[in-house]
Amino acid sequence: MKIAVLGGGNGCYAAVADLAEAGHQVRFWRRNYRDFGPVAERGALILRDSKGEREVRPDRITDDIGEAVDGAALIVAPLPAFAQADLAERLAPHLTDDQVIFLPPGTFGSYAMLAALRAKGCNAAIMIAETGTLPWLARKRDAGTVAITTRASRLPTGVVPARRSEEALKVVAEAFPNAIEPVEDGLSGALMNAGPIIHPPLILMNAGPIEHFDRWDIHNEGTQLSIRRVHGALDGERIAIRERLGYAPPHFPLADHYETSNWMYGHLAHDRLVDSGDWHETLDFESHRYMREDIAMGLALLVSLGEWSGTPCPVAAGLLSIASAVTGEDLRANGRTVETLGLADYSPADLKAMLAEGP
Ligand SMILES: NC(=O)C1=CN([C@@H]2O[C@H](COP(=O)(O)OP(=O)(O)OC[C@H]3O[C@@H](n4cnc5c(N)ncnc54)[C@H](OP(=O)(O)O)[C@@H]3O)[C@@H](O)[C@H]2O)C=CC1
Ligand SMILES: CC(C)(CO)C(=O)C(=O)O
Repeated sequence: MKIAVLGGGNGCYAAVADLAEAGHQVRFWRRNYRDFGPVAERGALILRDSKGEREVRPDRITDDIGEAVDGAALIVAPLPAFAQADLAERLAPHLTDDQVIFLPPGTFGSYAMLAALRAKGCNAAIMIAETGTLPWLARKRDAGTVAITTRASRLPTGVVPARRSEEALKVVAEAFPNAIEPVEDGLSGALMNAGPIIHPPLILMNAGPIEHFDRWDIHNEGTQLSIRRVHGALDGERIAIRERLGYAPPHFPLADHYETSNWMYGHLAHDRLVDSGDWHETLDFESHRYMREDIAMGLALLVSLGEWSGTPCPVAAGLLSIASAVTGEDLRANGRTVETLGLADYSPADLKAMLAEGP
């Protein structure tokens, strides 16, 4: 299948590596050609995983997004949600009917990007799917190498427009065989996103050690019983919103990520992540995606959905207020919310009807 992979982050490198190795024709796009560095020099990137190290070659490497998506059945954009507005603007002139965009994860980008594309004059009959996490636990080791710790075995995925779910998920499943689990629509897919549940307690409750020590692993020494209890309470609020909106189980409780092999990654992925040592990274509270994506967009969305649907979310609201104090910004007012997305006047039933057809 012809696949475009957009972006230059950890997930994008992992996507290029796995999808090219699986035999797909992969075009790899980044904003700046020079950032490909050694990948452009070799025409390949280096993949490290449990099978060892090898070179993988995409079909084409380009900074021309039109060339990347031309004729692609699937466009994979494993980027932080704050990239979606830019991406919609760049993609608007190039998309054609029946192309599928996959956002792993999406933070309700399935709706937000489609609305942004329409606002930019793109009327192509495209479909946008979003899922609950990145299909890889992955980190770039350098500009030419990606390490994949593990791969997702279960990807709950929703589509906007939801009436075309079957068609869109057939395309996505060709790239991710045996992993895609259909959910009702793009909002149900967004409410599977683990980032806004796992990261706010981990970074806000570890703020002191993160800023004090040179090295602090939020997933190891930073994951203690009290923090896990806050995860549990916050995740309970996410699930309560799903139930209030009538979305069906399984809800993929985050506790399963820590305790079972049956969560999105399976195979006791949390232990593997800690063992890999790849997650010891510098965390800047202003700019890191845990703040800019998972809190300013994902947690803000959750709080606003709670208020809009009449579902109490005191833990989510409390964490969002603390994050606002840390950054000095009103993230409830300015984040990605029901209000800033222009959806506040919809009833839940009207919103679902709109998501079935698409904006
Ligand atoms: N990595 C992981 O293991 C996991 C990640 N996730 C989620 O997966 C997604 C991807 O994560 P990850 O790859 O680690 O993220 P990264 O922080 O590695 O992504 C950063 C990349 O995003 C690109 N980017 C940023 N802004 C823009 C923009 N405006 N337009 C185009 N590209 C942009 C940049 O590409 P360039 O350098 O080319 O400019 C940059 O390299 C996120 O939603 C994350 O929350 C979820 C679970 C696990
Ligand atoms: C794997 C996980 C959940 C841990 O932080 C993640 O989202 C990330 O690496 O960004």
